[in-house]
Amino acid sequence: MKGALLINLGSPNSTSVKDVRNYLDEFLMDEYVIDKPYIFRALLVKGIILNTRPKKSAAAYKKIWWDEGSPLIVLSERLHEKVKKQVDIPVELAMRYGKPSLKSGIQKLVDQGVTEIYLVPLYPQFAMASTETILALADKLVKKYFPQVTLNDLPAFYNRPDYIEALSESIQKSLDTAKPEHLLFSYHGLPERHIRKSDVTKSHCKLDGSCCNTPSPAHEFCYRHQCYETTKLVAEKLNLKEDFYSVSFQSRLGRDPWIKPYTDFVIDDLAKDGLKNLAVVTPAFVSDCLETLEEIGMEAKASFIENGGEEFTAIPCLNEDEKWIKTLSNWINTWAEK
Ligand SMILES: C=CC1=C(C)c2cc3[nH]c(cc4nc(cc5[nH]c(cc1n2)c(C)c5CCC(=O)O)C(CCC(=O)O)=C4C)c(C)c3C=C
Ligand SMILES: [Fe+2]
Ligand SMILES: [Fe+2]
Repeated sequence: MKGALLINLGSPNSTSVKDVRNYLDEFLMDEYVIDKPYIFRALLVKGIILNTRPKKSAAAYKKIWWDEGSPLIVLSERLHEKVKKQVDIPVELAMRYGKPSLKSGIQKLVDQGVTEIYLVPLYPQFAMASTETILALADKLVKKYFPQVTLNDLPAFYNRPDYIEALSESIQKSLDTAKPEHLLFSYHGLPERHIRKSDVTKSHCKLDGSCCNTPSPAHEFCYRHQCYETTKLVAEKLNLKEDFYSVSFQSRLGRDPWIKPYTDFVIDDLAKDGLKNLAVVTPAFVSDCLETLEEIGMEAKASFIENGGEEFTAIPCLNEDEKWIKTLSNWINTWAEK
């Protein structure tokens, strides 16, 4: 029997510094996230980052936490409940870090008699630190605990017409209300090194501004290309003028160079250049989370206003959008019918 597993990133169990430390420990010790040899990673994460970051992150989580729990988890649960109703096979939800774990998600499917699992990473664009780590862990768990199970996965859906339509329509709703002078597409950032590592041609990605527009087999796994492609397709769908929108990358960590331009710099520059009304959309996430609600909705907004901006709209993620739920359910049903 077939079954599907929706998988998102995960959140700490609570906003306590201890829980946030445990979560960051699991997250940042993942070799697909901080891709350094174990000794360096342990020194960096356990010796440096975990000394200061948990306190800072816990304070940030406190600002966005809901009565029901982490927004990312609650929104993923709501998505799961709604998808379940439109799908003809068992569907479960799991997180890559924290709870519910990937192992418990697979176990729940197996308990219902499932032997063929469709992994559905809830990330529109492929990245080693998001999609690949899910596929690698699922593979490891299946080999070790569920040898009777076979795995399939939904590839990155950054350019699928039905996804682009759902995303565009949800953005248009916010544009109609906010009437911004500029729309910024802010994607989660990555260390530049990750882009080079995921380049299957080993020579295409130059991070020079042109490679992502030049057709290449590298683009199947190029996060940067896929972010620009999502943006281009939404812009085409909504007939956005070229100077009305731009792209940037947020959420840097550490001192290594990350892909540019950086969202915080771009937003401050837009305000300093006299822009008064800005909208920001975050299409690397399908559910609102710390990075959208706090980093964009609170921090970036405050910085925009401090630098002379007046109106700032953080456009919600797709969350429980009806068209998005239908789209996701259709993908699962299509796979189930094969
Ligand atoms: C080296 C560090 C990180 C990489 C690489 C990275 C890639 C990456 N992350 C997401 C999605 C999310 N990240 C979130 C939080 C978050 N991300 C990092 C670090 C890296 N992410 C940290 C340390 C944190 C925790 C909070 C903090 O201290 O800033 C979240 C939000 C989780 C939540 O609970 O709400 C998401 C979602 C993607 C898609 C990605 C690669 C493209
Ligand atoms: Fe992240
Ligand atoms: Fe590229």
